[in-house]
Amino acid sequence: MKELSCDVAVIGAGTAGLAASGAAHRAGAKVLLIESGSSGTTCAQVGCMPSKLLIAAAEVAHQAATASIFGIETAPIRIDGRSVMARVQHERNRFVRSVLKSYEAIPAQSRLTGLAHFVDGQTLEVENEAGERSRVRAKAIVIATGSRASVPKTFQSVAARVLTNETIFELETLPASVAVIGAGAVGLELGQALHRLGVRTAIFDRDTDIGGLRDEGMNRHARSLFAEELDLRLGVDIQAEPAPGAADCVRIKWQAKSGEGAEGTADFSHVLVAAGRPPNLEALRLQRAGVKLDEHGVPEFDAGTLRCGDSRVFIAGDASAWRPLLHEAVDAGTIAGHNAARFPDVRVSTRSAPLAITFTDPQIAIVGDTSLKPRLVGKADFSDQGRARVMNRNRGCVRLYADPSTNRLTGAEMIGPAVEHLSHLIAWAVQGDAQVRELLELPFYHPTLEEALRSALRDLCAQLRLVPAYEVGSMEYGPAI
Ligand SMILES: Cc1cc2nc3c(=O)[nH]c(=O)nc-3n(C[C@H](O)[C@H](O)[C@H](O)COP(=O)(O)OP(=O)(O)OC[C@H]3O[C@@H](n4cnc5c(N)ncnc54)[C@H](O)[C@@H]3O)c2cc1C
Ligand SMILES: NC(=O)c1ccc[n+]([C@@H]2O[C@H](COP(=O)([O-])OP(=O)(O)OC[C@H]3O[C@@H](n4cnc5c(N)ncnc54)[C@H](O)[C@@H]3O)[C@@H](O)[C@H]2O)c1
Repeated sequence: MKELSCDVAVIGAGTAGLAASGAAHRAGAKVLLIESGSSGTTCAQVGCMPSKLLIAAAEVAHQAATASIFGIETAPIRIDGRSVMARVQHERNRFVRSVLKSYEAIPAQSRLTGLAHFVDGQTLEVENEAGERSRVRAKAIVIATGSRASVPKTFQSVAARVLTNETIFELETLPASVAVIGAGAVGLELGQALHRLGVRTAIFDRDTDIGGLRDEGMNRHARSLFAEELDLRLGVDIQAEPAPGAADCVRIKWQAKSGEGAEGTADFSHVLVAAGRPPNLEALRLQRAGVKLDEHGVPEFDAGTLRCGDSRVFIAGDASAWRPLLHEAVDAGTIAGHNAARFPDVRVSTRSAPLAITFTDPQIAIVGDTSLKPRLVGKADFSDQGRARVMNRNRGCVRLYADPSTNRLTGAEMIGPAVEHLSHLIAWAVQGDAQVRELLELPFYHPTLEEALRSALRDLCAQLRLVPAYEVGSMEYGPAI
């Protein structure tokens, strides 16, 4: 067995691992980055980028299909599934190549290929595909092993027809029909994109909340908006079996969990499982790492330092199951790598305001800590919002949350056109501890979607008696805002 030593060993060369390794290196540490697979990162290869590429194609198809609203007639739309997938893969491969380039720029002696597990809190064993083993002794270790799609046992009997985010983007053409399991971010984004690309699609979820929304009113609103377009089967128990007499089909049976109402059966060529992404921790043999595990087997850690208890182990990215998003993986990796390099001089970093966006149409965005109570809710609606109507995208609403004792903005939940942009403004305001009155005084251009934010701020300020109540239909700011 090869014996290696370093200051910081990083397990996983995904987004968090690359950030950790870079930060540790910049802090002067001798780093060893351990990767079991090809790297290329979940984001570039099977996550953010290919999903947004598929969504981009679906947006074009949708615009063409709805162009007649603007008096523009298009020839019947023909979607060429092979060309759609070819572009997704071509552009995705460019992103992957750029990631691999930065990975390969790391000196060879600072990289190790193989699957790592703990021997003790400072020692790892790494085995490559050829069965060669290395033992790595490190002053500190960063776990950055990411997450993977979980496929419930229900789908074992139809495994050959099951797709996940790891396989769907490899298809040569669009599937004929898809049962999407899960109405979280992955299921809603891909389910709507497939639907708009002409794939018969139904989206199933055992729960009735969708897209990560927490507020029941917002969930109701989102359900009714998406149900106008998509076949949504929420709050159901699902069974899957091979369709009788059709080897290449899956039969999905569903029944409302409440026992009342909807039940049904339908056949699909594929099942896309988007039922959550647990962290990749099993292979690590964490019981030897000297870290305390929570009830899900995830190491307990401090979000400001990324350190696991009082150990020499740090954790970052999806592996920690905390805010499993790209920008958080970068931040967490950077903090973990820096602290691992400085160990035991570990510093606390302030984490950014929570921000999550689901790239559906309308988009869903969640900002800040939406669980804080008591709170005031400032409301605005897109149905009669000027710019949204101009674009025929006047669906959805804004809910801004403020702390009535400080008059500060604490968060927001939104569903609406391009709320990816509004949500950034709100996240920056929440992180900057902004007062709602100050925000109302900032410039708002007309006609823009941002005017919906002003309406919600105005509503909050009126409730706080900082401005007079806003009269619906008033022309104070111009038409339809
Ligand atoms: C379909 C989809 C769409 C998404 N869209 C978005 C989006 O639009 N915006 C957004 O912010 N987030 C999005 N995400 C989430 C985002 O992709 C992840 O949060 C992010 O990629 C996680 O990065 P990571 O470094 O933690 O994990 P990864 O990039 O998965 O890296 C983990 C690495 O660890 C390696 N590894 C695992 N175990 C071991 C071991 N024992 N030994 C050695 N190596 C190991 C793996 O091979 C892998 O390379 C999406 C996710 C999916 C699935
Ligand atoms: N735009 C983005 O930023 C984006 C896009 C995709 C993914 N992501 C990240 O990836 C993470 C994982 O996404 P996800 O959508 O896979 O997970 P999720 O946890 O967000 O949603 C999974 C859904 O599946 C349902 N579910 C679980 N088991 C089920 C079963 N047996 N039958 C029916 N329904 C079941 C759950 O009720 C839940 O609604 C997200 O939390 C997010 O952080 C982000």
